[in-house]
Amino acid sequence: MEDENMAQTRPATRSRIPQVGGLREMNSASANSRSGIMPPGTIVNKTVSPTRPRTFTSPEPKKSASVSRPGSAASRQHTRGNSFASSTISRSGSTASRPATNNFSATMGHNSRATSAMPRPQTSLGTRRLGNSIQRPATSLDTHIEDGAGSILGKRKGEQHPRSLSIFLSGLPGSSQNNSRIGDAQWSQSQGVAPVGIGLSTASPVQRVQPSKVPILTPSKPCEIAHSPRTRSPKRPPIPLFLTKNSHVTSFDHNTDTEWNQDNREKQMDEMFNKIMARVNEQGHEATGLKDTVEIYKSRIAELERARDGLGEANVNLRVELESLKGQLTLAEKALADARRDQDIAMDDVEGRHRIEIASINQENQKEKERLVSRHEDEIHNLKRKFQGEVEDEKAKRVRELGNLTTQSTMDIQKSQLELNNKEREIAALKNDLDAMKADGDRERKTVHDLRQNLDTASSNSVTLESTIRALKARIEFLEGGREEQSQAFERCNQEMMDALAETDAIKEKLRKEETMRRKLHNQVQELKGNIRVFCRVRPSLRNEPASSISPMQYPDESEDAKEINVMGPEEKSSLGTLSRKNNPFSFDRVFGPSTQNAEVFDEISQLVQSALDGYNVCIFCYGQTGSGKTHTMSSQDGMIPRAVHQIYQTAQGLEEKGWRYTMEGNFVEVYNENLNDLLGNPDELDKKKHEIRHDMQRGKTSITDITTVQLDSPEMVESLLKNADANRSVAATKANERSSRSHSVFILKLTGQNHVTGERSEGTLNLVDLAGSERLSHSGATGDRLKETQNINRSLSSLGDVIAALGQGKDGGHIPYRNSKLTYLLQFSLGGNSKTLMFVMVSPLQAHLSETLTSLKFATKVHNTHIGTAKRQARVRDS
Ligand SMILES: Nc1ncnc2c1ncn2[C@@H]1O[C@H](COP(=O)(O)OP(=O)(O)OP(=O)(O)O)[C@@H](O)[C@H]1O
Repeated sequence: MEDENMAQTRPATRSRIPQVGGLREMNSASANSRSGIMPPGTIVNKTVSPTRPRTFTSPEPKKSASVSRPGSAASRQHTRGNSFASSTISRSGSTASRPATNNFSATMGHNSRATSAMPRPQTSLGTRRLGNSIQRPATSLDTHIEDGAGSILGKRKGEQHPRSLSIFLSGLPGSSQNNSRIGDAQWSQSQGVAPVGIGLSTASPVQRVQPSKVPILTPSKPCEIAHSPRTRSPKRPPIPLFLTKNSHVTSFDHNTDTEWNQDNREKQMDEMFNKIMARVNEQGHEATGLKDTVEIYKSRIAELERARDGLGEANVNLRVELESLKGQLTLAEKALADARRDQDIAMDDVEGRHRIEIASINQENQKEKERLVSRHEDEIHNLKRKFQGEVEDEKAKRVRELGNLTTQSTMDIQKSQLELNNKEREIAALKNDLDAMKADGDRERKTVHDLRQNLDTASSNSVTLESTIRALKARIEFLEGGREEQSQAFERCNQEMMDALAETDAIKEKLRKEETMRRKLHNQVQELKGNIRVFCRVRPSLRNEPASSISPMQYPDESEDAKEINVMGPEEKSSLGTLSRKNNPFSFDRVFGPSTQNAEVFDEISQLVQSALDGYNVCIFCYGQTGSGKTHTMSSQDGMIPRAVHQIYQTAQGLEEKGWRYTMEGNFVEVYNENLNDLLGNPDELDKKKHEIRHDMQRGKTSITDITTVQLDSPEMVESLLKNADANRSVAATKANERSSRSHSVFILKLTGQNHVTGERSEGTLNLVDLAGSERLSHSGATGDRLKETQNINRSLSSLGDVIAALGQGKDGGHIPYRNSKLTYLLQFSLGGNSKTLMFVMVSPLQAHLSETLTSLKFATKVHNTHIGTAKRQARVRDS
């Protein structure tokens, strides 16, 4: 900021400088001085002199010529250009080439130096200051003496001049060097050159110490003025030769050698003395001139000082003005800042007001909105309440009307029904009457016809007619009496019929009660028989099985309870030679011999099927080795499954008159390799589709995901269902028999009954399971799929045994390992306390199977010895 002000004020300052007449004149004088020729009369003329006093009045003597310049008044302006030294040097360099003004201007630059008038006085003054210091008059002679001709000549400076000794020896004015210098002054005076040129040409002590820098530090034109007369040295008197110790004098002659001639030497000394005196006089004159010059310079200095003071005052004024302007500027800036601040504050106020207004508007809007919303909500609420009331009223009205209508219609229906019944009865009675009347009429018509014939006959026989008429009259009287009797008989029959109906209803009610009692008693009987029962069935030998291959079996109580079997081992010869067989007696709930048919077997299990209808979970499974007759017993055409379904249908139909309606749903699944397959589904999905078993623990129900459920509406459907399952199994295995031997099939029949009279409901499940062959399969020889099948079969059968054993322990809340196999998990709710279980242990009569037969019978005995807790019926009594 200050620099800018300074830059702005500088031209003004400079503009004042040229107004000073002295400075303007000084420029021209400097310019002229560079030409080496001072105009005549310049010493007395003030136009020349102003350049020097400035140097003499410099308040800051400088160490060197180049540095001393900033001490001058004029140079202070240039110090701001930061190139003063360089400008000085460049000007020094330009001294010889003369176009100093242009070079200097170029060096300083246009801005730093507006006009070329200013630097010239500075340069001249600066240069002169070096050479014309205040001591200058006193040292001028010494300088000449010390420097001798060498320093003045420049080129010979520093040389070991042969004449230097004479200078030291002389040490007096009037030496040749002094003479030459005096000669220069005289020449200058004669040429009208100002003495200042002489003064300026004298080298300063510094120049003498560093002679090599003299041409650079003192390049001013005045020096050239001083030297220029030297170039015209022919006018200068010759320098006398002196005898020195270095003079080579080879011979000595008083007559010829003038140096040793005393007279000559005195003469010469006189001449020299005279010359010196002349020079002294001249110097005195010169000193007088110099004093005048000094006076002139002093006056000039005073003038310049005044000018400087004026400039200083102007500068001060300008500074004051500048300061005031700065103050004004500061004030203006401050005012501007205040104005901006005020404006900002005003803007903030306006914005704040706007914000407040917007906020208040928003609040008002919000309040208005809330008010409108609440009003609308109230209106809606009122409308809702109003409409709701109207709707409720309308609803109640309609309900009342509907109730009335319903009551009316019910009454009308009942009335109509009664009327209809009465009418029907009347019609029936009338029909009967009509039929009787018709019969009577027919008879009467026939009688009349006969009578007419008789009358015709009697008319011919008039005697007999009267008697006939009397007979007829008697007959008519008799018939009229029979009609009344008939009417009375009809009424009696009707009464009897009504009595019979009432009796029938009473009997039906009694039957229902008896049915409920029967169920209860039936269940008690089943419980007494045990919730898990074991039946043993021995299949007959087949045609292709020779008698020798049959293992003998005995049935000791076949004619009584039929619970025992004695499996006899192979013939063994004792040490005495007697043949004997080992007895393996087993006892079960029932033993069926080889001659037993499926119908007889079913008679025994039909009670369990009835239990399923009564709402119990029933599980009947066949256990035994391959070929022992499991499938024959369970799934053959007259096997347990079709028979059970037939019985259920028959029983369900019989129960209908007792108020029961049953629905039956069937699933048929296969557990193969611990995977569930849907035997009623798509056969291509066997072993591929995954089915999950889900248990409803609260209801004790089991379901399977993505399973095909068939509604069994007729007993005939079971046959096709079994065929489909068998066909699907055939697709899944190259040999269906092999597949059935290595998988468990489970037929699940869900029975749901509803008694619309008593409101009872029952949900029972009948599971008919055909297990895989129980023969002990060796793991050693099996590989691949066969090994996997073997492992899974063994695991599942073993799990079944474990579950039954765990159930037999009867611990409440004890762990039952249902999850150990898919089969036991699937049958979780059909094995245990809430179910009735029947196990068929199937026995092959073949001796070859004896070992497996004994194993199966031992396993069955374990199961038989297991007691499972009381079953619970899945029935509900009507709530209302
Ligand atoms: N009580 C029986 N009366 C007549 N034949 C029977 C009897 N029991 C089984 N059979 C016959 O014995 C053969 C084998 O019976 P079945 O296929 O039922 O045995 P399985 O134990 O089911 O064999 P797998 O475990 O291989 O299925 C069949 O031909 C079957 O007809």
